[in-house]
Amino acid sequence: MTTTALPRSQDMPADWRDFLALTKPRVMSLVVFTGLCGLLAAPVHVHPVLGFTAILCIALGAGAAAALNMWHEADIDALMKRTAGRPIPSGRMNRQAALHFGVGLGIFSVLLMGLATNWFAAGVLAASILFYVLVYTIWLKRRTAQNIVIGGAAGAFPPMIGWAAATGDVTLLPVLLFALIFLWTPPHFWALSLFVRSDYAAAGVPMLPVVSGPKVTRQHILLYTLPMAAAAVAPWPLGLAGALYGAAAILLSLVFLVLAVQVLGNKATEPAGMRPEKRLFAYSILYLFAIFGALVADRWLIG
Ligand code: HEM
Ligand SMILES: CC(C)=CCC/C(C)=C/CC/C(C)=C/COP(=O)(O)OP(=O)(O)O
Repeated sequence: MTTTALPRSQDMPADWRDFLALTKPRVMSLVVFTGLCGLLAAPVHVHPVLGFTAILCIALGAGAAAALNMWHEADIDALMKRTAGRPIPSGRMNRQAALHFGVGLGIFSVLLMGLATNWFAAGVLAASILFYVLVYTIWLKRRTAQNIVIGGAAGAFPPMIGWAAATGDVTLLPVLLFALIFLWTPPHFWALSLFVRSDYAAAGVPMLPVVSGPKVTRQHILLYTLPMAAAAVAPWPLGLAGALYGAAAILLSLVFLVLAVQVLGNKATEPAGMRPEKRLFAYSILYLFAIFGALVADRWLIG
C-alpha cells in the first residue's frame, strides 16, 4: 500500500508527503486509537494537555519505528507490488534521510514522553520502537515464519503505554489489552498474507503461507482467534470492565470466530477466490477499533 496522497514519480524529490508516508499513517491510526483508549481507561484524571502530549508521543514513536522499518526494508519493498511505491524504493528519498528522520523522531518521542508524563511510560515506548525495529524488522522478519507472532508484540504495547503515561504503572487490565493485541496480530496479518502471498514469495520473506501453505495458515488463524477472544472477554468476568464491554466483546469476538471458520473452510489458493480472507482482514481492523471503543464507552458512560 502506498500512503502518499497523490501518485508521485521518481523525478519529484521527497517532500512532506513522503515523510508522512514513511510513518505508515493508516496503520498508525489504530495504534494511536488503542493507545488513547489505554489512557482513557485508566482510573485517574489526566489533564487534557498531558493526555494529548502522551498520545502525540505514541504517534511519533510509532511513526519513527515505521520509518526505520522502511529504511531497513527498501530492498524487499522494491520487489513487492504493495510496497514498491514507497518513498525509498520509488527513488524519491534516499535511505540516509529515512534513517535520520526515524532516529531523530524516535529519540524526540521518547524524551518528550519522559519529560511530559513519566520515564516508565517513556521506557515502554522506547522498548516498543526497539522491538519493532530490532527484533521484528532486522532479526526475525527474514528468518522465520514466526516473525509476526514474536515481533507482533511491538504493536501490542500502545494501550499499555497510554495507561502507564496516565498512572505511572501497569496493572492487570493493560496486560490483558496487551495480550488481546498480541493474539489479534497473527489472524490480522495472516489473513492479509494469504492474498498477497505471491508478493512475499517474490521478495523471499518467509511468511507462514509461503513456508507452510494456505491450509496450515488458515488453521493457525483459527488457533490464535480462540485465545484472542478469551483475552478480549476476560476483563468483564474479572471485574475490570462492565457489562457493556462484556456484551460488545462477546458479540464482536463471535463474529471474528465465524469469519475465521469461514476462512478455514475456504480452499482457494488464488487471490480471486479469497473473499473470506479479505473479509477477515478488513473485519480485524474494525474489531480492534470497536472493542477498544467499547472499553472506553463502558468506563465513561457507565463508570
Ligand atoms: C507485526 C505485526 C503486524 C503486521 C506484520 C501487520 C501487517 C500489515 C500489513 C502488511 C498491512 C497492509 C497495509 C499496509 O501496507 O500498511 C496492514 C494493515 C493494517 N494494519 Fe497491520 N500489521 C501488524 C500489526 C498491526 C497492529 C498492531 C495494528 C494496530 C493496532 C495494525 C493496524 C493496521 C491497520 C489499521 C491496517 C490498515 C491500513 C490501511 O488502511 O491500509 N497492524 N498490516
Ligand atoms: C509505539 C510503537 C512503536 C508502536 C509500533 C506499532 C507497530 C509495531 C505496529 C506494527 C504494524 C505494522 C505496520 C506492521 C507491518 O509489518 P511490516 O513492517 O512487515 O509491513 P510492510 O510489509 O507493510 O512493511
